[in-house]
Amino acid sequence: MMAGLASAAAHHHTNSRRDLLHGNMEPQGERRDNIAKLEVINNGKTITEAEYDIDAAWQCIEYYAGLAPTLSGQHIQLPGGAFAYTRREPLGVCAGILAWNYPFMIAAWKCAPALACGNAVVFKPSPMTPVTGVILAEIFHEAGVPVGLVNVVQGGAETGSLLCHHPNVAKVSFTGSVPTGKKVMEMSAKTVKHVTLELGGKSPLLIFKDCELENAVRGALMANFLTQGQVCTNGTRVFVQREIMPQFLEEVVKRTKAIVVGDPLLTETRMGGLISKPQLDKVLGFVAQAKKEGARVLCGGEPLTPSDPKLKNGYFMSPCVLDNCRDDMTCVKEEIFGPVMSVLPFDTEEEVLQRANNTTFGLASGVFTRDISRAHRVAANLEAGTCYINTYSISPVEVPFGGYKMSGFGRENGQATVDYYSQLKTVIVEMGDVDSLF
Ligand SMILES: NC(=O)C1=CN([C@@H]2O[C@H](COP(=O)(O)OP(=O)(O)OC[C@H]3O[C@@H](n4cnc5c(N)ncnc54)[C@H](O)[C@@H]3O)[C@@H](O)[C@H]2O)C=CC1
Repeated sequence: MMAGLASAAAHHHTNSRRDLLHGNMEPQGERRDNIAKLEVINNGKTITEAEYDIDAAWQCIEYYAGLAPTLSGQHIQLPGGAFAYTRREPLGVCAGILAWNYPFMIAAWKCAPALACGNAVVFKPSPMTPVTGVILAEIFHEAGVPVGLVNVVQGGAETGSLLCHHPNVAKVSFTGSVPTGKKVMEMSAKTVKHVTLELGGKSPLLIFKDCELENAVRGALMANFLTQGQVCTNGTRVFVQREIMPQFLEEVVKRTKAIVVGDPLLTETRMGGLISKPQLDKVLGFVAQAKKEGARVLCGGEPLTPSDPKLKNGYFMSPCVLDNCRDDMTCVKEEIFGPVMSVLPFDTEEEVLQRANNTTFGLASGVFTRDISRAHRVAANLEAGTCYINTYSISPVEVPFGGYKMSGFGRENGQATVDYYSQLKTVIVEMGDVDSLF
C-alpha cells in the first residue's frame, strides 16, 4: 500500500496540489454545523469551541493551498559560469499520529502542509476520538484528492507503532504526551524518519502589577479552561505579582465559578465533559494531591453531575483555581490536562523569569503588562516556542506553532512548516570543462 501512496505523491504536482486543496474545502452552513456537532460527541468540548475548530481546520487548508504555488528553490551563482539551484521536493508518505483534544483541527494541521508540499498522508486519530478525522478524509475525497493520497487508519498504540516502524513512511508528525513522543522518536530512529513532535506543556503566564487586570483575568481563564483544560499550550502556572494578588484572585474566582458546565451541545454552555473516566479521575487525583501538599482550593475541583438526567454518566468536573501554590508542588510541575489553574505569587521580573523557565517543558508562555519594554524583554527571555503578550490561547494558521525543550520540535502552521514537510535537492551545473585532478 505504501509504495502506491509514494507514487501518488510523486504525481501530485504543485498546481494540482493548489487546485485540489482549493477544491471547495470550506464546509459551510449545515455541513459545518454537523461536523461541529459530531466533534462535540467525539470529544465532549462545547459546540462553540467545536465550531471554532472546524473553521480553523478549513482556514489551515486554504492557507496551505495558497502557499503551495509559492514553494520554490534558490539559484546560486558559482565561479566560472557554473551555478546551482535547489528544488523543494516532497518527503514521500507522511504519517500523522493524533491526540484526542482537537481531533478535526489537528487532522487538518497534519494533512494540509503535507499535501501542499506534495506528500501523501496516512493519519491515525486517537482511539478516543475516531470519528471526525474520517470526515475530513471524505471531504478531501469529495474535493478531488486522488485515491491513496489521504488515508486514515484507526487504532491505538500498536497501529501507531506500526506507522513509526514502516520502512516506506518518510516522516511521522506526532501530537500527544511526552512519554509517547519519546517512543515515537525512538521507533522512528530505526529507519531514520523525519519527526515532528508536538508534546505537552506546563506553560507559565506572568501577570505584572502594571497590567490591565480585566484583560489579564480574561487571559488567565482562556489559558486554563478551553476544552475542559485539555489543551497542550495551557498557561497553568499563573504567576501574579504580589501587590495585585488579592484583586486578581477575587476576579478570577468569581468568573471561574460563573462558568456554565453542562450539555456541550447547548450554545450557552462554556465547559463540557472530560475525555474519559480515567482522565477525570487523574485530574481529580491531581487536585487531591495539591491539597495534601498544601494548596488551597479557592473554587471547583469536584466531580459534577449536571441536573439534566441524560448527562448523569458524563465526566464533568467544576473548574478549579488553586492558591497557596509553590514551585515544588506536583500540580505546578506536572501537566494536569484538566481544568485546574495553579496561582503563584512573585515579586520581581528577574525572579519570575527564572521560576517560569525552571521546567523541562517549553511549549507556550504569556505575559500581561502595559510596559512595552518589559513585554518584549520577557518574551525574549522565556524559554518557549510561543509567547503571548497581553493575550493567550490563540493559534492563527499564519503563525508557526511548536515547542522548545521537551515540548517537542518541528513546527506546525505558518510558512516555517514547509521546511518540515519537504526536503531540498541541490542541483550543481558546470557550463565549461570538468576541472579534473586526474
Ligand atoms: N499535551 C498534549 O497535547 C496531550 C497530552 N496528553 C496527555 O497524555 C495523557 C495520556 O493520553 P493519551 O491519549 O494516552 O496520549 P498519548 O500521547 O499516549 O497518545 C497520543 C497518540 O499516540 C498514540 N499512541 C499511543 N501509544 C503509542 C505508541 N507506543 N506508539 C505510537 N503511537 C502511540 C495514541 O493512540 C494517540 O493517537 C493524557 O492524560 C494527557 O495528560 C494527551 C494528549 C495530548
